Amino acid sequence: MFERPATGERAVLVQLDLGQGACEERLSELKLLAISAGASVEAVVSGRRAAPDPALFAGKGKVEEIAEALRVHEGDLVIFNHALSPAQQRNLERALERRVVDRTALILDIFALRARSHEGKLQVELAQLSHLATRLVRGWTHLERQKGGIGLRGPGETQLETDRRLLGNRVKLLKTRLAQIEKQRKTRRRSRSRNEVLSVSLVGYTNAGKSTLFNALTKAGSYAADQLFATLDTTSRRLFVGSGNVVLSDTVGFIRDLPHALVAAFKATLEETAHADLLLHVVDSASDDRDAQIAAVNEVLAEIGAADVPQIMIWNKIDLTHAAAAVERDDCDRIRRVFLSARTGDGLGLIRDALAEAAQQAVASDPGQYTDSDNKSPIQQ
Ligand SMILES: Nc1nc2c(ncn2[C@@H]2O[C@H](COP(=O)(O)OP(=O)(O)OP(=O)(O)O)[C@@H](O)[C@H]2O)c(=O)[nH]1
Ligand SMILES: [Mg+2]
Repeated sequence: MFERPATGERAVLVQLDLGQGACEERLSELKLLAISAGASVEAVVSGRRAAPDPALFAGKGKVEEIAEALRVHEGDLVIFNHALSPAQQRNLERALERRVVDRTALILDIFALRARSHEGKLQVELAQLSHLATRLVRGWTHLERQKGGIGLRGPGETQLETDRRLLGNRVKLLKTRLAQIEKQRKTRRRSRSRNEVLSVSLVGYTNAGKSTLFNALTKAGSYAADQLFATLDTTSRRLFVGSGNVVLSDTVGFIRDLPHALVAAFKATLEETAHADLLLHVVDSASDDRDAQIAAVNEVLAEIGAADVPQIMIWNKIDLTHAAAAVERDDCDRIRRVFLSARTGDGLGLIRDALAEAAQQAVASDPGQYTDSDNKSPIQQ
């Protein structure tokens, strides 16, 4: 349904500075996204504009520059680091005579490549169809009008109506299946006893090192890689810390401007995060984009109703910044931040201690809470 760049497709990347700043970081993120989707990055076209052009997003001169880059580098497709309207995408494809992929489609594509579990695949398909639905409605109406000549008029359904109906049916089916899975999950959740178990979710920007930390702590083989969205499906493991007992979950990474269709489709997975007792917010402390990434993660957390779940910041990758492994506490002596390196293992003892302390405090503050098995996160596979 969605075209997926085959490995090695030659891509020309386009990013315009619309006054959001952090250009370099956005550009290196775009490159990593393109590579994660399997494209080979041949050229980058950047520029500056006060506002997007309604018809082509970029200005005429810039579009010519893109065309020239396509010619020189024998590019197959153009990837925009922006959300394009259906009309802009169509106009650009016409002008450039190449496929044009926008940021939303690119992220959806990577998710489609990575989805492994049955639920993950259904969620990605739902997100892609929702994205496509907007393109069907607005994208095809003018074609339909053009098409309506002799022999094309009649009582039958137009192609657009048929496509919309098929799409609607599929979306309905996907939603029903996902709802069934969610119901089974809730039943599993109820049937499991979780006495004195603290549920802890690793959250953070994509590529921050969540899976590496998860593996270091649990010795589980969660897929960690220098790719964006390496992890899509939540994995959980039980972890014994001190006298406490913790269920640690590795989750999908966040990114700025996460497509809404994806947030909606992954709602059930993301809501698991909102159910956690404690979030370990993993940060790539060596990234120049660190502060913007933290803000983007907090934004998504707010969107899924997890803004009030207690957080410990994990300042990861200290091997690159040469900071010392350490624990930082606030005025009430609560742990706010742990400096560590998931890769070298420096500071891992500190996070284990922090988890033990959190498990201890949780039990001490509400001894009855953890015998109620209804409201806690499940252990998923
Ligand atoms: N230098 C250094 N690299 C690290 C550290 N932790 C993780 N990495 C690297 O960072 C990259 C991303 O790591 P992952 O653990 O896959 O990151 P993630 O947050 O799970 O990423 P997604 O699942 O894509 O959201 C990998 O290349 C890791 O080897 C660290 O402490 N130091
Ligand atoms: Mg991961």
